Amino acid sequence: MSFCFNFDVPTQSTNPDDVDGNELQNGKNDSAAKHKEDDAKPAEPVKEAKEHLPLSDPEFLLRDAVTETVTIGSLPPLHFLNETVFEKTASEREDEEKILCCNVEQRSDLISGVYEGGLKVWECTYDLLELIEKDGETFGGKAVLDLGCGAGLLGILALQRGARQIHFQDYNSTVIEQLTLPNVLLNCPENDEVDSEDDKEGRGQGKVQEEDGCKKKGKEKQEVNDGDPPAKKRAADLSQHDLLTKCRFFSGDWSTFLALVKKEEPQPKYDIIFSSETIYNTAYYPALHKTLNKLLAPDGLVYIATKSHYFGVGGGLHLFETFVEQRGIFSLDHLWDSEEGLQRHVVVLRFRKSKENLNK
Ligand SMILES: C[S@@+](CC[C@H](N)C(=O)[O-])C[C@H]1O[C@@H](n2cnc3c(N)ncnc32)[C@H](O)[C@@H]1O
Repeated sequence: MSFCFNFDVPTQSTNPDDVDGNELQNGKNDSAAKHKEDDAKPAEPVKEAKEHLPLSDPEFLLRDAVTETVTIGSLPPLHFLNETVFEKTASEREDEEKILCCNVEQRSDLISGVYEGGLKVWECTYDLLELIEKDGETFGGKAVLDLGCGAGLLGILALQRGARQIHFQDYNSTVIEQLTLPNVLLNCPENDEVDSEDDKEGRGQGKVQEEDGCKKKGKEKQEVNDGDPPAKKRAADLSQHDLLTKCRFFSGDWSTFLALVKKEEPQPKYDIIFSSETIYNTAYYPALHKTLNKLLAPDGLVYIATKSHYFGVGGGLHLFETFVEQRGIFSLDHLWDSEEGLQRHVVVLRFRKSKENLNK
């Protein structure tokens, strides 16, 4: 696969719509003002965005579920569907995009513009979870976006930790409906659940393995459903769950997702945007950057977990950093860099402060 990558430096815009609301509010950032993000048109037709409402048939979605649980340090255990569940039931599931049909070995990790990889949990998600655990990010009262969410573990953690609202976005509608939504359900305790039978039997007890004084993530796999009536009842109850009212689910390309939410009044602004393993394709950087720019709250933070380089696709942290720097809108700081193996990183983006603001 090869992708044309072009750091176009757009010409000065006189149209205020080309400049982010935060810049106008904070005083103009000279470098940022030179960039016309609205002119960054994607090369191919883009997938329309749509919102997905929970949930037509939660009972079915959790049928034959094989779940895994990941527990990292003091974080609450996070449950998610194992990919194999789709092998058993692909033909019965709604999948207009036809991305479920192959088994895990046959399925490509990415088919650009068709399937963007959301059906499995990518390893940088775990890096970011570990960083959140270490740094003690608090979510209380915050608006959170899990951008390119896939299984949605980062958004689910924010939900469990008291975020005010959590929006999940994935390119593929099948991912949202068949994976993200069921995963959110799996992590909603029953409204009246204190110490349920499920938890006593271990469904909610992720392991913390201590090795050489370091906390390591523990993973469990467990069949939770398979025609088990209590689990079906549980799924049906969960569709009404209080926590779900804090969540919204979107599919589609970043550019159309942005257009969709920009129509809302008030337009959402997020205190925290998570994005794990989403900067592998340089052709998507303009839409991604613009989405971050338009949707991040003025003092918000974007956490990006990524590999240094994505072989076969071409993107990676260095190219993204260069792109971000050239735009001049965000500062980018490294929070964590792996020391071994394929290099992985967690970085944070925040709006650059204008000179006027710094002098205040
Ligand atoms: C490799 S997957 C990572 C999934 C998940 N964040 C993880 O770490 O497990 C990349 C995700 O980025 C999103 N994505 C990639 N390109 C996109 C685009 N052009 N528009 C919208 N979403 C995109 C897809 O939703 C996809 O699930």
